[in-house]
Amino acid sequence: MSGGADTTSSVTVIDHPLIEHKLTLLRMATTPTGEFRRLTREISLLMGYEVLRDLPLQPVDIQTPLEPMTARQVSGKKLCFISILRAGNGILDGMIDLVPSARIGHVGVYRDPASHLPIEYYFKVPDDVAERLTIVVDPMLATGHSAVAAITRLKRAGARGVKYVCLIAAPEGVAVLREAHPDVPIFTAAIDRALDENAYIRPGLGDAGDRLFGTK
Ligand SMILES: O=P(O)(O)OC[C@H]1O[C@H](OP(=O)(O)OP(=O)(O)O)[C@H](O)[C@@H]1O
Ligand SMILES: O=c1cc[nH]c(=O)[nH]1
Ligand SMILES: [Mg+2]
Repeated sequence: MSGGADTTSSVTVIDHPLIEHKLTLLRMATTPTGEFRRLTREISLLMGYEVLRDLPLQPVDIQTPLEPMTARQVSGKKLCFISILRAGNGILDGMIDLVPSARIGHVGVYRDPASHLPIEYYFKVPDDVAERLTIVVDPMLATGHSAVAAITRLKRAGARGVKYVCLIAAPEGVAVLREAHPDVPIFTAAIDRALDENAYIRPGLGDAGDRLFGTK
């Protein structure tokens, strides 16, 4: 893929050299928790720049030191970030750095270790989610079932303009998400080789939640 973003389908691999460099550090087994969190936030910020490229602007009358003008600014009221807990919170931090006034929602989903199927345990999103551009964030798209379940639930709550952002995707997860929600563009920093027998992404980075929060 050449520089910038390849948008030939609804899957965009954001392949900027800084993102790839930081992702390499993130993948390393020796990267400690604090550094892992910091890198996740930095990568998210860089990815957000591309993901939010078509964010609507609204006019605002301002005064420069020399004269009045009508400039344009982002309205945080039009945007909603949804974190798929827990690991999504690592990406959320970077996105909030970019748009501090955005509204935030949380969908709690974890993978059952045996079946790998998603179990929902929490759901709280802005009442007016239907009127917002909704950016769903989660570092890992493995089987794709967590993302599909979260987005299905969001649509049931009214969400319409949904985008999905992850750091690493498995080809299997991309296929499952595209099949279930063809209207949802996927943004990722990398598409890895495949899933292993435990439905972990290979080569991947391990368990994103455990590495972000130091729980193992
Ligand atoms: O595509 P899938 O096969 O559904 O797997 C991806 C999910 O697995 C991880 O969450 P996990 O279940 O480990 O929960 P956690 O964030 O609380 O650690 C990850 O953050 C995704 O939500
Ligand atoms: O590789 C994987 C797959 C699911 N969840 C993770 O955190 N990592
Ligand atoms: Mg986990």
